Amino acid sequence: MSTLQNSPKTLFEKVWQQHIVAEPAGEPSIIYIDLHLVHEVTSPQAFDGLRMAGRKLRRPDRTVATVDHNVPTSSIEDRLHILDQIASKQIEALRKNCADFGVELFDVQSPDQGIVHIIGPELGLTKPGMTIVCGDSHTSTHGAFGALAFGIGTSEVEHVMATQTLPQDKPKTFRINVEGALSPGVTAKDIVLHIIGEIGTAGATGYVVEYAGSAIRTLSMEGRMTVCNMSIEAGARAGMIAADATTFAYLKGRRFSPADTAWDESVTHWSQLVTDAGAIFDRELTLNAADITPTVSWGTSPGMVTGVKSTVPMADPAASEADQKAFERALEYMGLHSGEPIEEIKIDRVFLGSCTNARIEDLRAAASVVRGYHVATTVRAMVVPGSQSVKAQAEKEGLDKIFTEAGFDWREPGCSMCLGMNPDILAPGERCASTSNRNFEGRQGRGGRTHLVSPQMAAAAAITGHFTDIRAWQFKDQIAQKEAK
Ligand SMILES: CC(C)[C@H](C(=O)O)[C@@H](O)C(=O)O
Ligand code: SF4
Repeated sequence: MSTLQNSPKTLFEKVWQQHIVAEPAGEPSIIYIDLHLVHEVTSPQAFDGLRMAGRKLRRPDRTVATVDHNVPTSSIEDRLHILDQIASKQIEALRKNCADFGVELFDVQSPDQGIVHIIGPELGLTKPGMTIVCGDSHTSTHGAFGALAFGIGTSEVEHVMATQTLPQDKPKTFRINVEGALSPGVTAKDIVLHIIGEIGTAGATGYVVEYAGSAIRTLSMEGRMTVCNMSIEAGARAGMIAADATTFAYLKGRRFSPADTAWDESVTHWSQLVTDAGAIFDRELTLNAADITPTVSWGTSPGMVTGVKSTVPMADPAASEADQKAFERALEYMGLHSGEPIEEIKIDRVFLGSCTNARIEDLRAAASVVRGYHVATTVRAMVVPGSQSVKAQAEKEGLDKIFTEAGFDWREPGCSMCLGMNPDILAPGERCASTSNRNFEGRQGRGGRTHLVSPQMAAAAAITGHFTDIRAWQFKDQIAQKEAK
């Protein structure tokens, strides 16, 4: 027993062990849940279930709700009078449920409203070492803080509401090391798109992924959240990054962060939540940061990606018949053909938003590309800040002006065009450079064509009207000067 206790452990194992309530033989472990995040789409039946069973919500103080998926982003007026019947019903239900069960709700008029995975971290609700769940697959975002965070289904939402626990089979562990320095213009989004391109959309199924290595350590919290956010697109149960000085600096002083002596105690505890030297993972992979270039998805799954300087790929004759069919189908749906240079693909729309890339740093990066330019006449572009707080900060910095002067639409926070659940959708056949995380058929509206890119790449595409290598864009003034001589 003592050798087992002293043996080196992974970050995941430490957090898992600290949350085991019970380990019934032959059954999933019962895990304690520290924080339950709630949004309007996956909570109504769960609250109804509690009501029908005559049960209370066990820990309203560990439950927080917001509205994000369904809310229009056009104007405050539109958000207060939602025309869509389903959206309006779900939001009304959430209001009533939160009032009845004593849950704090960040509603459309709250200065803290926003996409659930953006507001958790920015309020300091998300903390290292926690277990965090939400009826939403991109809950993996919170793993950027060294938390064990994963999406759950509606029946599990009800279970957590009633008991503050969850039965869970212990996942396997997978460490992905990204080593070396990223080239200028290459971002966290490119890292994660590249990883999914390498391992495939089922490459991490059954695993909790820990991202490590020098390229990950140098990422900001925003960048780490982008990486962890898309873990689910590789099939992972969760993504995690050990907390460090960057994490502590981000959390210090946030509304729900510990203060005073509790802060110091927390940092001492959090600092221990790292993978011990010699700990063994079920799987390990090391990638070289220098191999990653600005990445663009060309198909209908987040694994169908390539570098911006590349071309739409050829069918792989060695692939299975099913894979070849899926490949052909993706090309047909996307209206592309093999060999087409990525930089020649023209776009109609640009969406800068979502829980992947709508944090302040994303908006700053995009604004720095856009400043002084105008959106191409053939393109409609929009910026949807991830939260009210991101929006307010961006406005304080004048980023909204940079975007609107360039011809972008500046919107109210929400999931928006990340998914077709609100009025922000593509028309059939429209092609969009999007900073979101999913490019499935119809994801942004029926017949819509989604290309996943970083905020910088989306911004450059908005200006030129086609995918453009951001690495060249960064030096555009120098190139122009040389040409003028
Ligand atoms: C609506 C919700 C259940 C869904 C999810 O779980 O991820 C959504 O957020 C998405 O991104 O597709
Ligand atoms: S922004 Fe998109 S991915 Fe994120 S929670 Fe909303 S719909 Fe899901």
